[in-house]
Amino acid sequence: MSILTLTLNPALDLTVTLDQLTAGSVNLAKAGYLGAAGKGINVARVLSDLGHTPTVSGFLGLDNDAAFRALFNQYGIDDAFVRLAGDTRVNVKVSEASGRVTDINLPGLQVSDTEWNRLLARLESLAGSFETLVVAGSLPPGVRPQQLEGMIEMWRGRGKQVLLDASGGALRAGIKGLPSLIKPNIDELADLVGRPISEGMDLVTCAREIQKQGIDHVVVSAGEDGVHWFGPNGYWRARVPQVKVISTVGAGDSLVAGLCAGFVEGLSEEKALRRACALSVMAVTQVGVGIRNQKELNGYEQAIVVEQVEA
Ligand SMILES: Nc1ncnc2c1ncn2[C@@H]1O[C@H](COP(=O)(O)OP(=O)(O)OP(=O)(O)O)[C@@H](O)[C@H]1O
Ligand SMILES: O=P(O)(O)OC[C@@]1(O)O[C@H](CO)[C@@H](O)[C@@H]1O
Repeated sequence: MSILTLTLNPALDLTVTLDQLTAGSVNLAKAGYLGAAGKGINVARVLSDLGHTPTVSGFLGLDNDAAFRALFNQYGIDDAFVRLAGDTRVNVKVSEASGRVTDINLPGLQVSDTEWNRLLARLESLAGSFETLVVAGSLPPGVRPQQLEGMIEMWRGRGKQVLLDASGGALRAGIKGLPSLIKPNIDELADLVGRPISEGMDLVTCAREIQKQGIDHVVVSAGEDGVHWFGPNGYWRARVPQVKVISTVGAGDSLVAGLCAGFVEGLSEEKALRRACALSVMAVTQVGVGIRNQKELNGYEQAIVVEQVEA
């Protein structure tokens, strides 16, 4: 059974590398890369590198979809995107030598209720061929958080696994649909519980608070501090090695892809988390996502320390 990733608001990422960004002045970049991206598309790309054949859906602008089509062809990804008139947004990622990244994300194409219904019909026609749905990223203008909630609720009602990686209103509404897994970072978790979070016990309390609302897996990503996974069988903590950071963009998506593949392949939490973390570590050492070198990925896997903190 296949995996479907849903990117309601994809983007062409324009990644610009420079030594140091000075706001308010002319900055000379060292290089620029423009690539088809967006959270669910990044997830699908990593899944494809792991040997899966995902389908991708959501909304894409008809006028600049060539880079997306090329990427889907290259990775053997099935394209089930609904096309909208106009251009998919361009998001700018400024990556400094220190590893700091500044994101400038545009709002995205306006989606009407008619177009939303077209998407629902498209997904309906695919429903029999996927068991797992990854919903990732922001909502474009015109899509209401309650629509996302309703969609997740419907897929859960049909017995599908739903993994949700979103933030703000989309995450708050999305969790009401009771996805199987959410992957907030620490700021997103703090936003969900409505208070700031310090490491340690507070993080555990907050994650458990969300889990009690009916979410089986709450996976909290903590940047260079690794990952905390609260699941029905316990709490796992992964620590990641220090690496030279090129761009952190897509690190969270790579983690989600690894977790999703782990579920579908029936891996233990320990194995799934180790590989998912290795994928995310590899992501920060490059522009974009994916398995650049299998040997290097194996090296990261070995360097990751996973412990079960609670049973
Ligand atoms: N500096 C780093 N060094 C090593 N690993 C990192 C670093 N930053 C992130 N990672 C890995 O990537 C995972 C996801 O990163 P993070 O917690 O920043 O997610 P995120 O906020 O969703 O990221 P993004 O939205 O940029 O994709 C981390 O849990 C960790 O495994
Ligand atoms: O606006 P969203 O959907 O929250 O985030 C979009 C985005 O920042 O997420 C990906 C990295 O995770 C990028 O490829 C893309 O530009």
